[in-house]
Amino acid sequence: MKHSDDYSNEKFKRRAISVEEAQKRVMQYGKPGAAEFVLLSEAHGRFLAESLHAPHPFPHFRRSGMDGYAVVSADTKNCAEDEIVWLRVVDEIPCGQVSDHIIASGLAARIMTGAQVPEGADAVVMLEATRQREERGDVYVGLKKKVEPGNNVTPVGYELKEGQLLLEQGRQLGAGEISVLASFGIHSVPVVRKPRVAVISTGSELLAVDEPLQPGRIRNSNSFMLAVQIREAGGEPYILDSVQDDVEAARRTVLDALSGFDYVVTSGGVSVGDYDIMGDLVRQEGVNLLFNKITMRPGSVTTAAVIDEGLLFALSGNPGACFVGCELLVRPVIRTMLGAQQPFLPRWEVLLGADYHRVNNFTRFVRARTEIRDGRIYAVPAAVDESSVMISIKDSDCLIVIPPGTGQLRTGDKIEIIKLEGGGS
Ligand SMILES: Nc1nc2c(c(=O)[nH]1)N[C@H]1C(S)=C(S)[C@@H](COP(=O)(O)OP(=O)(O)OC[C@H]3O[C@@H](n4cnc5c(N)ncnc54)[C@H](O)[C@@H]3O)O[C@H]1N2
Ligand code: MOO
Ligand SMILES: [Mg+2]
Repeated sequence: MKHSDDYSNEKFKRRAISVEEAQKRVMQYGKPGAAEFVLLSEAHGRFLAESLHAPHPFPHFRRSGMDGYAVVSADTKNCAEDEIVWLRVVDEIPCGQVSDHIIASGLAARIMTGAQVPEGADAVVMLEATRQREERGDVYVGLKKKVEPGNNVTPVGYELKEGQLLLEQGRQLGAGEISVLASFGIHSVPVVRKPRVAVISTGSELLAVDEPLQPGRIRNSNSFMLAVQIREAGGEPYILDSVQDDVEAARRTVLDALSGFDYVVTSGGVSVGDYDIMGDLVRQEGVNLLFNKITMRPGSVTTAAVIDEGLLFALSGNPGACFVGCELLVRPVIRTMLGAQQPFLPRWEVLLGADYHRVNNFTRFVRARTEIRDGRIYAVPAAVDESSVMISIKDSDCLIVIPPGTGQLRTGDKIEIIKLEGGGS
């Protein structure tokens, strides 16, 4: 095989930019997505497309907080252990029913938790604090303790007044938000359409996951890993067939995908090897290369380009670098398109859980696991975290950010982590 190893050519000369600059460049393409309506039962995890306001107060009636008796609190002002006040019980109010009695002085209504407190009553006394007696067909309730106005009565609008902000645009819908929507009868929910993201692995060595091993070949794990990361970010991943290390075949597949999906994410072939076809592809005519080198490890060769107005993320094939590239670059673009209030993963200041010696001239994102020791959060770096290592990704719930030029770090040193969101156990 003949090589023209001119290391001064474009393939080898790459201008490295910072992670922040790379994020800025790709996020320009995270245009807000269109809205669509989904059923409440399908809304979990989606992002709200518009702010919603309370169509009515909540609760919308005065609600009993106890099983007991609705009373006029003033009637109880002289109550004492040896001074039982007896009130005549005029109604029994189960949940969901409204009494047509007005509770005047001297009267009470038996009432259940969650039922509407009848007019005239301004307090509820719990069942356990009362005694009952019957006299000539009438039922009386006896009270020994003074109650204050409002006791065990939840006022109208206690949780939310009519017109108050329920949920703001860009909010991701979890259990609490879904409960709010249900309570206010919002059964068809305006959410942002999920970005559709094509995932394409490149590499002639790749086997499908159901193929038996062959010498020198490996199964394609990146496509499946990326699909999960994209789904966790809020996107809809589509795993397309892997492509061989053939630049024309890759170009056709990528162009086709760019026309049918919001974003295309590839893995592999971005370094300087003879078969690193994605590196070649983004140097072709008509491609607006956003960057092909970032001052970070892993993933220094992470590349992004715009082709026919479509955004291509060409991530490194090394699983560790592929993972980090997706979290740091693909995720915030997906989240921006979803209108998320915070497109970036949270950064925490924590303590280092073990000595760390590796020094680098690029920012290093070290896979790590958080744990609590004596009430403080530590991040313990993975024992093996080379870019080529796949196995420790599953054991990590954060990335320790080590700025360039940092010397030896010791257990207990203050460090910054990026908290990852997904994960298994
Ligand atoms: N001479 C140099 N060699 C390398 C450099 C360099 O600067 N100069 N950079 C190294 C770094 S850093 C990285 S990271 C890798 C980047 O590699 P590529 O993005 O070109 O990826 P590939 O060559 O296609 O594959 C690398 C590695 O990953 C495995 N792989 C690829 N796809 C998958 C997949 N879908 N699932 C699982 N594993 C996958 C592949 O088999 C290779 O082992 O380059 C270094 N070299
Ligand atoms: O791009 Mo490589 O992952 O820096 O090690
Ligand atoms: Mg390569």
